[in-house]
Formats: sequence, C-alpha cells, structure tokens
Amino acid sequence: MRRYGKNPDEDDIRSRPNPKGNRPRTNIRPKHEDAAEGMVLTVDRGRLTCLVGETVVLAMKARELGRKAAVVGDQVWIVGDLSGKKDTLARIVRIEKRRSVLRRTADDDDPYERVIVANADQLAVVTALADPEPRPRLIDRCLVAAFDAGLEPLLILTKSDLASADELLDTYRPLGIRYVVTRRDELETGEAADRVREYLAGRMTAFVGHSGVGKTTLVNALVPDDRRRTTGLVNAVTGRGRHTTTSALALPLEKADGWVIDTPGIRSFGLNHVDPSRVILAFPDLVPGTENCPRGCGHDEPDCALDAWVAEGHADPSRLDSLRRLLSTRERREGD
Ligand SMILES: Nc1nc2c(ncn2[C@@H]2O[C@H](COP(=O)(O)OP(=O)(O)OP(=O)(O)O)[C@@H](O)[C@H]2O)c(=O)[nH]1
Ligand SMILES: [Zn+2]
Repeated sequence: MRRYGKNPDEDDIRSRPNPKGNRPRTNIRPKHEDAAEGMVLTVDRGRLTCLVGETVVLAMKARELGRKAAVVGDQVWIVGDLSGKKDTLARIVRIEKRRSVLRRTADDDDPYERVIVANADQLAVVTALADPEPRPRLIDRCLVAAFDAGLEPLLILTKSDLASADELLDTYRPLGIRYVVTRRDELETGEAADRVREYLAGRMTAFVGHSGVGKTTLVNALVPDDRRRTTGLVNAVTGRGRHTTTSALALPLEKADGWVIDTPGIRSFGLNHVDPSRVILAFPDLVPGTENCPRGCGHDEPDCALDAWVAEGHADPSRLDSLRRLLSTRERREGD
C-alpha cells in the first residue's frame, strides 16, 4: 500500500525557536492534573470549539502536542480559561486514544490523508433518490470508507417524493445495510426525523453526502433549534459568521442521547488509504473463504480463493459480487 503524508493544515505545527534559549522543555511544561475533559465540536482555522461539561470553550492546540491534530469527535484534555466567555482561549494538552478514525484521501493527486471525524461509530450516507441523481459509485466508496474505519453504515435515501427507492434498495440488499427512506412531507411533520433518530440514539454518527441531497435539511430536523447549521451556537461562540464548510460539526441529537456529525458536502471520497483486509471484515460470512487466498490477497485477483469457495456453495454469490464491486471502487474513475 502506498503511504501518504499527513495534511499539514491539520497536523503540522511549525516549531518556533524558544525565545528563552535552551531551557529544558520539562521545566516549562505545565502540569495538567487540573485539565478538564471535553469533546471537539468543530475546528476552524486552528481554533477548536470544544464542549466541556455544559460549557462551549474555544481552544487551541498546545505546542506540546507537536504534530498531532485534534479533529471533530476527539476526546481532549483542556487547561486554561474554561469559562467559555468571549475572547478566552484555552489550550488542548492531550488527545485521548481514538476509538475510530474516519478518513479520506481527497483525490489521487492529493498526497494528504485527511482525518474527517474521530470516535464515530456509525456513518450515515445520505443520498437523494432524484435531484441530484443517486451516484451508486459514490455510495459504494462511502461504504468502503465506513467498513475500513469500522463504522456501521446507514443508508439514508431522501426525496422519495421525487423517485422510487426500489432500484437502489435492490442494489444494496445483498449488503444487508440498514436504511431509511424519507420524503418531503415527512420532513415537515417531523416523522422523517423521528424515524432516522431511532438509528442514531446513543451513538455518534457522521453524516456524509453529495451537495444538495438534503443532508442539512435532515440534520437540522434532528438537532435542537439553536444548534442549526446556519444560526448555530458554534457561530455565536467563534464569532466568525456562517459556519464555513471546511470542517465537520458535531451537534447533539434532540430528544435522545447521541451526536450527529455533519460533514461538508462531498464530491468524492478518496480511498487510497483503504486496506482490503479490513473491508472484508464487514463480510464475516466470506472471511472463512479467504483462508486459502495468497498472502496479501486483494480479493479481486484471479487467484483469490473466494471464487472457488463461493462456487462450492458456502456463501451467496451476490455477497461476493457486492464485495468485489465495493473493492473495485478503490480504483478511481472519471467522475469520482
Ligand atoms: N423534494 C424534496 N426536496 C428536498 C427533500 N429534502 C431536502 N430537499 C431540498 O433539497 C435541497 C437541498 O437540501 P439541503 O439540505 O440544502 O442539501 P445539502 O445536502 O445539505 O446540500 P449542501 O448544503 O449543498 O451540502 C433544498 O432545496 C431542500 O429543500 C425531500 O425529501 N424532498
Ligand atoms: Zn482473496
């Protein structure tokens, strides 16, 4: 597998010379027994909006974190002014080990691997059934990213008032993915949000989708009024106007525990970082069939043992077809 560098925007911290000379670092490093635990809600130009208890605190990364970047969803330890008052800036001194990491490579020419969200346990892939037309390859690429990251996928098919979901659901049936179908009138009555919420309760769910699919409409229906994207609390805190679409944004679910993480509309989902041996874990029924695969098998090669194993009747051929379809989306094509 090719290796990729880290995105300097996220991870790099330019070390300035120590103005006080060569004083050993240990002497100037503060003690952090008094650090408070928080969660990163959004990141905007090096400023991290964090929730500490009930207070929204603006913070920056402490120099001692070095190159390590905190991203949305990270559990972090914060010191300094935790009052949440205007013009205060606390410091993040530690990032907890992540339970999961959702990443993408922006595209094949982009050497940087971007961590989008930490600690999510679910990936909601939002697709409109029309306007814009569904793009199954993009859905597949999102699913591969979810499987690679160990997130459970949830398909959310919007705008069923404009087109039927049948064809798409036929395509995804062999994958056994959970799905919700929503339409405009149910958005207005709140039924759509109620139905989607059932899948989100108690979990941290990252929402991805192509621009225009209705992701913001749905997310806004799921979170409290004062957290809605364009008028949200985060903007009031950062004072930077309308939330720009460069970072994900964590929002509390309304009427249930859980977090909705809205991500900027995506055009593509680079998969350079994906490891086929992790993707196949999402197909536990096929895993035993890989026993006789050659070392490092990509499971889409001529000598992959899965063909013979499935032909012997150990698993449904449509499952292998689906796995292969997903794996093939790692190769970028025109329009991805
Ligand atoms: N017919 C129909 N239109 C919908 C539905 N849900 C959302 N829309 C419309 O689709 C358009 C796009 O919705 P948004 O919520 O802004 O889409 P988005 O995915 O957040 O797009 P970006 O903000 O560009 O990322 C808006 O005009 C919505 O009113 C639906 O269920 N049916
Ligand atoms: Zn194989």
